[in-house]
Amino acid sequence: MIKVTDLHKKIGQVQALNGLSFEAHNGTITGLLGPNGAGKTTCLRTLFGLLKADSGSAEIDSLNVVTQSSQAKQQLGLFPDPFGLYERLTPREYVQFFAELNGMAGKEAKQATDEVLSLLKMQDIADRRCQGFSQGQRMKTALAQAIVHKPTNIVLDEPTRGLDVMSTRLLRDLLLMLKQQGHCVLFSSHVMQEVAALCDQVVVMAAGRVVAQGSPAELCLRTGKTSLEDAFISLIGTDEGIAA
Ligand SMILES: Nc1ncnc2c1ncn2[C@@H]1O[C@H](COP(=O)(O)OP(=O)(O)OP(=O)(O)O)[C@@H](O)[C@H]1O
Repeated sequence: MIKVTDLHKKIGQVQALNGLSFEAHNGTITGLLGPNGAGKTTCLRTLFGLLKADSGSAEIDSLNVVTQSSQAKQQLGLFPDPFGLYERLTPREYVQFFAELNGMAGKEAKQATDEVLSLLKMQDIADRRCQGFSQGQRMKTALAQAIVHKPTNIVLDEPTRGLDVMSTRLLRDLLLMLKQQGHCVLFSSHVMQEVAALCDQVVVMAAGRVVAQGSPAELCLRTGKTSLEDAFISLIGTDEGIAA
């Protein structure tokens, strides 16, 4: 479970987070939805421990990301940019390296790597170098890296950016599988279709704070709209920075 409480963060002259509070639960896919500049990435960077909030708190499985940073990180999987993989490694080498970085010893890391390669049905590509991989193969390798240490929580910042339709569909299926397994999945997006298709809960953000939270159906009901896109525009009062 991920919980952020009254987060404030000023970057330069910009109040990027301005009292942000929400929870994302296990067995649920939660979407952080907001226009450009709403503060989504700033929120996720704070969760990763890359940014320190000016005030407020962020917790991963009740572990404070600042004061219990290493334990919190054990329970957090970060989905990296699939286009930024180190091309000379094979997925097996890549994933095992990250398992070890996350504190697993040699044998344990090897076993965890075997398990995740099998879970994501990657045996056919496990021992090929990443160079020349298709988008789907890169995406699976990136996801394997994020979940090899079996974190409860998986966080993705605009995960489908740059992916083609097939890879996007594949990622969607994999995130649904992680949800079925009881993980807490949190991702940021401004792509309505993606959020509507995947999310149980949507946290609508604007100007660094939560404007509304609920299931896509609840948000439509609350605003009297028939689509999430119309509900979103009604909630934030502008259609700037959204993608249909
Ligand atoms: N390093 C930085 N320097 C200056 N301003 C920043 C920096 N990082 C973030 N900001 C500002 O903080 C605000 C929130 O940015 P953030 O990247 O969190 O938004 P976002 O919701 O992820 O937007 P997008 O959908 O465009 O990625 C924006 O006004 C942004 O310009």
